[in-house]
Amino acid sequence: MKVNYVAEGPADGEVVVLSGSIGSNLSMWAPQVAPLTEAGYRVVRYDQRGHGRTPVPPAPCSLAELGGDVAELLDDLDVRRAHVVGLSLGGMTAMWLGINRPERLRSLVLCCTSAMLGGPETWAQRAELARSKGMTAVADASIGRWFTAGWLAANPEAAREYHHMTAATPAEGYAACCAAIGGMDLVADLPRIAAPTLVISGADDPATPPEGHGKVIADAVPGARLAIVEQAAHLGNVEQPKQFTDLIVEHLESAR
Ligand SMILES: O=C(O)CC1=CCC(=O)O1
Repeated sequence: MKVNYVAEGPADGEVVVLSGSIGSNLSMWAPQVAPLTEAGYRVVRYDQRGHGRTPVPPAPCSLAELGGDVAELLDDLDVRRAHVVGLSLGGMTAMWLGINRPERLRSLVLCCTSAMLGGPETWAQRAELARSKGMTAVADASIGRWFTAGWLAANPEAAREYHHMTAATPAEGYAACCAAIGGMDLVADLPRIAAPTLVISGADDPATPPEGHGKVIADAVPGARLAIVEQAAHLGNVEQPKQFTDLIVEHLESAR
């Protein structure tokens, strides 16, 4: 599927693809754009299937389809190899690429993500919530996983914007991506990832806590490093933008 994307930064810079979480759109990466483009990278952020301005797929989708969308985007941009930075569902998409399309990668940064998250029943229930109660109900539940209580209290306007981001996501688009997460189990394939890999976890992330998720990935991917960022819940790149961005830039530079 052709995804909606925005490309910024020097046309001759190494390409960094930013792949987002379920219930988000490409604006979730706003804190990273200026630092990455100023560091000389061509930043390509996109909306996952059924999110933002990317069309809603006709049926539940798979991680292979989400990963295939990135490969197709790289083809369309005439980019052979890119750094891929993904958060949550975006990190799962990035791992799929690392396992199945290694020739397209320069490096991986896997933020607040998991190689196996809950299983089919959990995500079928989430899809059912989206369909039966609507996306405002999904946003009401997600916002407390995305950000710590302290950040929400200190940033009420931004909190409303992120709540709106999820509430405005089409229910069928969200449900389609729930199926991709429910059908995912990448654990056994992690040792096949050869790209230089940085894993970043939020110390306060209730959705993908470092212990059962980021650490599992970093332990299994050859040569991977784990960084745990304090005072960050699930959307750690927003809650602790400087720490996340500094870690990302440092990793991209080390992979040059
Ligand atoms: O449950 C959430 O909202 C957190 C999450 C899990 C996968 C993802 O992309 O976001």
